[in-house]
Amino acid sequence: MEYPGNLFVVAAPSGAGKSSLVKALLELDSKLNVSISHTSRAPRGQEQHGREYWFTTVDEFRTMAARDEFFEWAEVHGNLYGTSRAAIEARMAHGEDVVLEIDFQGALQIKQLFPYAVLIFILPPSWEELEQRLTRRGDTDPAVIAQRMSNARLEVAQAQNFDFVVVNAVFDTAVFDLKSIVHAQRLKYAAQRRNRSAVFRALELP
Ligand SMILES: Nc1nc2c(ncn2[C@@H]2O[C@H](COP(=O)(O)OP(=O)(O)O)[C@@H](O)[C@H]2O)c(=O)[nH]1
Ligand SMILES: Nc1ncnc2c1ncn2[C@@H]1O[C@H](COP(=O)(O)OP(=O)(O)O)[C@@H](O)[C@H]1O
Repeated sequence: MEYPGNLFVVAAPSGAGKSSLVKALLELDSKLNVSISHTSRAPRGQEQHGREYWFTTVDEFRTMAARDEFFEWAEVHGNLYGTSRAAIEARMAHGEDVVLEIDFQGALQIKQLFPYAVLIFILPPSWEELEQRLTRRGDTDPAVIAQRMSNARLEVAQAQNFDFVVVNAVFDTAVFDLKSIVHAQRLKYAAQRRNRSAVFRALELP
């Protein structure tokens, strides 16, 4: 499948800083749109239906999956998560740039469907720092942290299947790295289409 516009997929082990980085990237780049996923997990804290996620029951999720309403879906940490066609298809058809913040299983499914998608994997600077970030964020139940740390080892092994790896040590440096990848991809896309005005738009030149 091919649409005009760029598709970026960001994955990371839980606690590496993916949500914070994507949020910062979106604030810097008004041309990027983030996809809102569906999930069967319960809302946490201040989360709102339609803002962080579309919250569904397991049955609703499975019905959508059976109707082929997802581009990809996966089970992560015991819950179901998916990118619905409705969430991104219209935007992609209009040539907008879309970011998916999903797990590695979903990222690999997206690469199969859209080979031009740019897959970015966020790494924490160390295992110790990952554990500290998970603890600081308030996932205080040691069993939950232990489960996420053991999943993290499996997830990090998938980094080799991604196009880029960004290490989130100093936050602003990692945001800059992400911004550079987005910028470079826009230039590459414009150059491939031999479209001078698209190159200028990507460079933000008059
Ligand atoms: N495959 C897939 N994974 C998703 C989707 N949405 C979120 N995820 C992933 O599900 C995992 C759990 O997300 P979440 O419940 O928000 O917990 P957090 O990672 O601790 O913030 C993360 O790895 C997300 O990237 C989706 O639509 N598809
Ligand atoms: N570069 C960084 N240095 C220190 N703390 C960070 C950094 N990036 C993110 N954090 C913190 O780590 C925690 C996990 O970040 P979050 O964005 O929720 O991760 P994820 O979405 O990958 O699960 C949050 O408390 C966040 O403020």
